[in-house]
Amino acid sequence: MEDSGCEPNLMSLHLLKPILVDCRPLSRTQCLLFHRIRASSRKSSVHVSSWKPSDHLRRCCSTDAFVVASDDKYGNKQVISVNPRLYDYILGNVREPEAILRKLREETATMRGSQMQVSPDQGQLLSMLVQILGAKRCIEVGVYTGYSSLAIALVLPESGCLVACERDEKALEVAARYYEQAGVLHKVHLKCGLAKDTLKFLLENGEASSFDFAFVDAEKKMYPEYFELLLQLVRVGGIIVIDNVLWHGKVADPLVNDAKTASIRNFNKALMEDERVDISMVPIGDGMTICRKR
Ligand SMILES: C[S@@+](CC[C@H](N)C(=O)[O-])C[C@H]1O[C@@H](n2cnc3c(N)ncnc32)[C@H](O)[C@@H]1O
Repeated sequence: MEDSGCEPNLMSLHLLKPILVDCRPLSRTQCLLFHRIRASSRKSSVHVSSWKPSDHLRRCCSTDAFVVASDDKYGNKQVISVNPRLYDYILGNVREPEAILRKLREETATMRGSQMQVSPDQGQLLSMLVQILGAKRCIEVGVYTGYSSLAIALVLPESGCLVACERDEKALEVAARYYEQAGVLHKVHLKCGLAKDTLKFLLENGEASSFDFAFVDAEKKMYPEYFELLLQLVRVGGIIVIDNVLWHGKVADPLVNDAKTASIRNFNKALMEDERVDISMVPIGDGMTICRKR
């Protein structure tokens, strides 16, 4: 068997699969094994583009979907988790219609922090939401090199605008180059600086309730503040999408209590109880919650 960082984890998960599919309570030893596998799989994060399973693994994991729940508690609905092979399939079914998006994704992949950009399936969902809403005025908090903002700008009408908030000047230079190449620079209002200041400025400028759509993908501890400001900026019926709400799965792990995980967990709980919005948490990428202002 080839020595690949991810194989032992997948192999071990495969061994645990019959136990988990049955949804029988795990013994203490099985629980410990499960937590150990999860912890080590976090360390050896699997990058789909570079993931090459050996023939042995192909045979072992020939069932793509890993059923994590199918008992009464879930209405006997079979719920699956995504493994690299299935994710490959999902990506194979993503339309990334504009060659420019792929080009930006590939250039960014060579840069520091490239894991921060949204995945193509997330980009497609954002574009879809903007189109369904018929959005004309959008805000993005956390642009980086511009993948998600480009996906949004490309589907905005010619008269539409996207206020793009980012504090990293160098990353914004890359984004601006791609907006220009894609012919959407005129739609994007670049705001280099702290996002909170930009959002406050928009409110002071009388732009409350004037935006249709917002996407939040920046400093996690600031999520509650971004959300409060955006809720004032977005109109009734408008949408705010929040990224990284599953935080690599850590939010659901009682053994993880670091500050970032705790803040996202608290934010998710607050959203759950927030009657000003309808919500839908979607397990795509690192998890996105779609909020619709009531
Ligand atoms: C996860 S990345 C955004 C990825 C982007 N949505 C994409 O698809 O490529 C987060 C970005 O937020 C920026 N950021 C973090 N805190 C910020 C703040 N307080 N104000 C403005 N930008 C911030 C970081 O510089 C970083 O580029």
